[in-house]
Amino acid sequence: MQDGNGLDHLAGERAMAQFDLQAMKVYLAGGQREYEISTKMAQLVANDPVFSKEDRVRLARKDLYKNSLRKAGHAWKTILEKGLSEVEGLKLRHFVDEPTYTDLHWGMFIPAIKGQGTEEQQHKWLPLAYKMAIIGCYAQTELGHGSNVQGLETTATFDPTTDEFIMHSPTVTSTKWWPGGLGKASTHALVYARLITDKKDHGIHAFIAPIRSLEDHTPLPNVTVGDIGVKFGNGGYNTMDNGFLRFDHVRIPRENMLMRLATVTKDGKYVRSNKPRQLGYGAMVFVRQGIVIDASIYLSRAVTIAVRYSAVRRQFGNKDEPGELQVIQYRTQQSRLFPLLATAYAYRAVGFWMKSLYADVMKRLNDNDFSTLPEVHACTAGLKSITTSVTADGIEECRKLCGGHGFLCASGLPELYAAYVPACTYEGDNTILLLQVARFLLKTLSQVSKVRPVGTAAYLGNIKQLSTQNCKVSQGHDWLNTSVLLEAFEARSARQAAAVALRLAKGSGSEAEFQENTPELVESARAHCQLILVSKFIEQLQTGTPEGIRKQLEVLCYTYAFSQLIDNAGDFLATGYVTGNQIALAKEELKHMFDKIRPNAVALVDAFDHTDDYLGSALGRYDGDVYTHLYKGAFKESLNDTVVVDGYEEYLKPVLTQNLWAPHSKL
Ligand SMILES: CCCCCCCCCC/C=C\CCCC(=O)SCCNC(=O)CCNC(=O)[C@H](O)C(C)(C)COP(=O)(O)OP(=O)(O)OC[C@H]1O[C@@H](n2cnc3c(N)ncnc32)[C@H](O)[C@@H]1OP(=O)(O)O
Ligand SMILES: Cc1cc2nc3c(=O)[nH]c(=O)nc-3n(C[C@H](O)[C@H](O)[C@H](O)COP(=O)(O)OP(=O)(O)OC[C@H]3O[C@@H](n4cnc5c(N)ncnc54)[C@H](O)[C@@H]3O)c2cc1C
Repeated sequence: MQDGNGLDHLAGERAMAQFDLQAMKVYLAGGQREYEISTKMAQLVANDPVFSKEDRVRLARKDLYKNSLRKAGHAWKTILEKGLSEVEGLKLRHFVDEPTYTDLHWGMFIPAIKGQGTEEQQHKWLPLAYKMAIIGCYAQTELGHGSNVQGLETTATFDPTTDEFIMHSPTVTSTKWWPGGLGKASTHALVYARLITDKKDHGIHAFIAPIRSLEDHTPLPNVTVGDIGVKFGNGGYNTMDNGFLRFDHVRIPRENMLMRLATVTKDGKYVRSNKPRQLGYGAMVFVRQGIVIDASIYLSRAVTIAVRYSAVRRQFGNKDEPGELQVIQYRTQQSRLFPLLATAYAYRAVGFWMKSLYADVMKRLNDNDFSTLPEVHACTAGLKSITTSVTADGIEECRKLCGGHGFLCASGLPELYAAYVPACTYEGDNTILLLQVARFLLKTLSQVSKVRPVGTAAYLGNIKQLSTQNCKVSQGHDWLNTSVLLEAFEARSARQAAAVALRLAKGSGSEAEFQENTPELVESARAHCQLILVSKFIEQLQTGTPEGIRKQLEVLCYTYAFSQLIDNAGDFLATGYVTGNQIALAKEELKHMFDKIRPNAVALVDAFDHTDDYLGSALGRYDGDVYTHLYKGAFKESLNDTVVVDGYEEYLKPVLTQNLWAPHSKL
């Protein structure tokens, strides 16, 4: 989408492209229909002044939040007035590009009711939620516990005499703390609390608790609720009202406990269904799978800015070429930037696969087939962890790749980072999630002689072969073979998992020993996830990629795989599967890939199809007219509202005019 002012400083770059740009745009959007919806919704948002992002980083919190409420309300009105479909509505909110209460309402409150509510409960609550007659949030985390869900302290005690639950926050640490949308917007909270019947604690269950009046939005009696305070960065995640919540013996009807997985009868009997209790974590799995595509989108925004700017920016020169060199010509710039470009493509491909994995497990769950749940949990947890960590670091790297100007909010990168970095923590701390993957790997290995592993763990079935055979690469081009690459990632992951499993098996089985080995367990989980990412990127390429883009995708796929191999060379070498020389050969191949990316780099980021409005970056503008817009932008700075700064009379003038003798001055 070209929406610049007609001048195209990057036209020369675009003329070099060697692939079908339009086909790539459609591929990245996930298909022709998705592409058309995306284009339409992006333009709708860009052309509506209510959605303007201008000045967001300069607004005080109260104004920022009010403006965010205004945008969310306007988005909902637009969806209704234009009769947009659910997919179109989702896209529209995506392009509004501001974390807000509706993310949690649609992304967690509704999915949790769908996953954990009985049909009757769904009929009661979903119509209200769909028309936004109620606004819901997901209130799980407390001041004292986030990762350890079993450690939550809020109680829901059943009172058979009134057929009600009494919701209570017994300690300071039991205060719900962090839920998005809770602070100021929500009328209802999906509260995770310990279910107690007849003095017996049945563990954590989900309850729908009304928290604010539907008449005047005031907190209901005995409910204490508010916003937890300003968060990291300007703008960023501060548009969200992450909240606190305390109950003082608040009564809710028995039917407000979500009862698909367990019921409490009128006379107070607790009855568990035969479904696994982990289905209670379903809303988290849903969001974790979606986070992979989201990571690709965030990373692609940072990479678009850094690639376009690197093609515009010139520094130094050399005696072989006239003028100064574009910084994108420097190998060091390429070696930091192009792997991130390839990563954004990899995450897109893997994100598409995650969607199909999720759809498959949902279908199975409906048929009461829970067999793939552990693998899906490991996959969603692990890929959420890796992709968010890499993306957060990648955005920061792109900021550095833009030199000094990257540090200006006008680059769009500081705000992008501030909005994204909490993804490493929310929906599961990234280390905690990798430890879940490690537990899955240990369990799979312990059963490998009896149960053949399937899906993403299938390679562990070949553990013997993978542990004995070594890499056969003897020349650089031997690496240009996806089977060779896959085997390297499989062998490294299998060997790392087997090594730590063996060490644990030789020990006493104590918790202390397990703790001692957690760094290695996390490394082995990371290796497993990197294998999934590489293998699924390859698999996606091999299934019906259009001719006009296949070659470029192959180059990106090799770039991604080689950079992963080289960045983790220590692990590959330590397992003994590859030699130092083989790593050196991969490094040379990676440089060849950079040469292939270079003429296509700008077109490859154009293919993400981010509008200037969505990017919000003077450095990443489509037309490359960076300097004019940086300069113009400075005049919007509030300090420049007056030529002589406010404060001059009180604070600057006295300094300049007192003419006091400075005793320490040597002048
Ligand atoms: C299109 C989609 C949109 C997406 C777009 C993104 C936009 C998102 C916008 C929203 C933005 C922010 C939202 C943020 C919301 C939140 O943060 S909500 C709170 C999230 N909190 C967490 O993630 C807490 C992390 N902790 C846990 O998940 C668990 O407590 C933990 C797994 C660490 C441990 O659980 P325990 O119950 O204590 O379990 P264990 O005893 O360790 O394990 C028991 C077995 O259960 C298996 N397990 C665990 N989790 C799951 C699961 N989710 N599914 C299936 N199975 C699970 C575990 O592996 C054990 O199995 P085993 O017995 O070993 O076989
Ligand atoms: C922006 C944002 C939005 C959020 N939105 C919501 C929401 O809508 N609803 C909601 O319920 N929650 C929400 N949360 C809370 C979030 O889900 C939790 O903060 C997250 O799950 C991490 O838990 P914690 O804060 O308890 O971290 P902790 O577990 O206290 O982590 C602190 C450190 O300890 C380490 N650690 C902890 N346990 C172990 C262990 N066993 N082994 C090794 N290391 C360990 C962690 O790796 C981490 O380094 C949000 C959080 C943020 C930042």
